[in-house]
Amino acid sequence: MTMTSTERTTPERTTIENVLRHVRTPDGTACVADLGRLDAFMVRDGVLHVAIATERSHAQRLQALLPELEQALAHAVPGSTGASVILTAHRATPAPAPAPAAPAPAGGGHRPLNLGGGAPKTATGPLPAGVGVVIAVASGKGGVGKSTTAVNLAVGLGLEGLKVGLMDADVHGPSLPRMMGMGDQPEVRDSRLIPPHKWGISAMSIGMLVDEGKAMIWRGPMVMGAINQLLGDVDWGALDVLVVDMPPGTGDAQLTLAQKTALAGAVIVSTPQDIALLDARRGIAMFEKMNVPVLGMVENMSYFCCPNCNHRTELFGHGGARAEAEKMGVPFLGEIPLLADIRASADAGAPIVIAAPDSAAGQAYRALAHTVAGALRRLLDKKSKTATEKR
Ligand SMILES: Nc1ncnc2c1ncn2[C@@H]1O[C@H](COP(=O)(O)OP(=O)(O)OP(=O)(O)O)[C@@H](O)[C@H]1O
Repeated sequence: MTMTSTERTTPERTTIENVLRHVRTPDGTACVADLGRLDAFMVRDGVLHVAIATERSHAQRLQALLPELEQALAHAVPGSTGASVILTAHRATPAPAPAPAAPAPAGGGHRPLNLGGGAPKTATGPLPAGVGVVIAVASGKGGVGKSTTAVNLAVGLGLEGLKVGLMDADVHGPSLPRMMGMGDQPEVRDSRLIPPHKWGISAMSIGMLVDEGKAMIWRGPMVMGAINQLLGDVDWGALDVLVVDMPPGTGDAQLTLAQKTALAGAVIVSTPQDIALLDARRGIAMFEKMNVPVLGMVENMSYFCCPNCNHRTELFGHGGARAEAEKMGVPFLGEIPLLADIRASADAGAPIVIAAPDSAAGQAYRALAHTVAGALRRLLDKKSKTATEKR
């Protein structure tokens, strides 16, 4: 696999940029290079993946050129026999930022990560217009049930009476379309994506925009381009809360995303095993270093209840997350059982809070949503009081 970023000039970059200069609009007045800039590229499994950064005003014209561009790029660099191009549209002007905890850096630039102590350590970045607060659902490691929790929590918050959006930032494994049963492409209005509505909430995932397999292999700048697009180009409308399903882990993508989204809080999901808890601890430390309050920890796959005899088995041990939460001084938000119905309903596209609200699992997620809704209402109240005082 070859990969390059914006800064480095390589023979491949020069070749690709030449192709961008040759593919032109039907009226011949502009070429791709006039309308956008090569952001990143990589070759994997014989496919050249290219990200082009553009202004939103040019996105539609560029979109129309993509088939021709992909054809022209197919054999452009050694090892490629096909090409796939995505556009990462940037805002012409920064979005209005309704009072994040600290002002965004001048010029809307990238605030350097500050994790080593010293000066300001606050999650900043523009809050999507109309959104009250943004919270993250995160886990230190993959496969612990973070997305399942994010989906059931978001729909549960909707059932609590809040206006909710759910953004799937798990670019490498976007599972939201499947778990929410959403196959539709989002509507585009005035060059902005309108998130589809289902189960009482608005939801948006990179999985609705590109083939799931393609997103899985993106790295670095392409991932950030996709996330920027989800943050900047989606018209969420008026929301009390936007729940972000974070990518698993505590690497650069997570840090940058946490920093870009002006997070008001984070819910950490873990299974009870020591190894998952160790990663969860890293996740908590990451948010704390950025002054993002940890709303609490959820223990998923906490215990198994036999559907036939009701016998309870603690497959992975039990209570580890509660003990860890106590040790780290963060609230413990609840236990979710390991149940085949949770997976089955997620696979069928109807979260268990909808499919079986009165089941043990449905009740566990409703209790979680109730607790988080309480914390969010307090945050929203505080925010509106501060806004009133400022007037
Ligand atoms: N409590 C549960 N009981 C039974 N199955 C569960 C439970 N929680 C999650 N699962 C199942 O485990 C699998 C992984 O869950 P999920 O995709 O939510 O994890 P994740 O942490 O988001 O994973 P990734 O890091 O890969 O995105 C899915 O098939 C899901 O249906």
